[in-house]
Amino acid sequence: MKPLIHPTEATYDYIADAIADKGYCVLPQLLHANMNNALQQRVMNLDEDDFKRAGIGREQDFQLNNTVRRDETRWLTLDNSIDKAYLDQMAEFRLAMNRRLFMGLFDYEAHYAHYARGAFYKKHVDAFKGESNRVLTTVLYLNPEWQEADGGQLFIYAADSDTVIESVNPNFGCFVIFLSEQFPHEVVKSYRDRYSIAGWFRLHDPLQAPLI
Ligand SMILES: O=C(O)CCC(=O)C(=O)O
Ligand SMILES: [Fe+2]
Repeated sequence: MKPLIHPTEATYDYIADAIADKGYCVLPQLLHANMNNALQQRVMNLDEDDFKRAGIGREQDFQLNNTVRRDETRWLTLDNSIDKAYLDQMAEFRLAMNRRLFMGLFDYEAHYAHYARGAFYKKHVDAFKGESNRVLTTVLYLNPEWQEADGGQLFIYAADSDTVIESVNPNFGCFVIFLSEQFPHEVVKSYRDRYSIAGWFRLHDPLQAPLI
């Protein structure tokens, strides 16, 4: 089946079925073109200073490690109207998945990522069983006219193996979703500036301070 232009109920059905069946889904397009364009303008207009070199591990454990990843990131926040439009869209997505899959997804965090020429992110998982509340990873790509030779593909590996089951070009508007604990993945070296939004749906963390 070839879905979609903008997430309809049928689109959410298709995604939920794919997640239930195989644990991931690659969609050539998900959002309305206007939204993709606005997000692309926004990420291109961010200053180099707005981005931070991404680290490994969470929060305080922010050791930079050139051998593992070379991307730069910036969190989306509700006080920017374009960020908010995307976060609102993902809030709808979250509820749509909860209704279909009973996943109990509680919230969503997302950052813009810039991979400069030569940047990569070696094979990793986004969440370790029992150690993180990240359950579902999303990536939206914002690169018009990407060519195979530009590199920067996302490789998704079969769980616990070196077999690449999916190679995704970071084409404009393409959206990828996968179970965070299950799929090791990698961004191969990019030969062009590469822009995306990576995000994570999370379970409620009872150790986190309550929102008052
Ligand atoms: O940009 C991508 O294709 C994946 C990024 C990623 O794996 C991450 O940020 O954890
Ligand atoms: Fe990742």
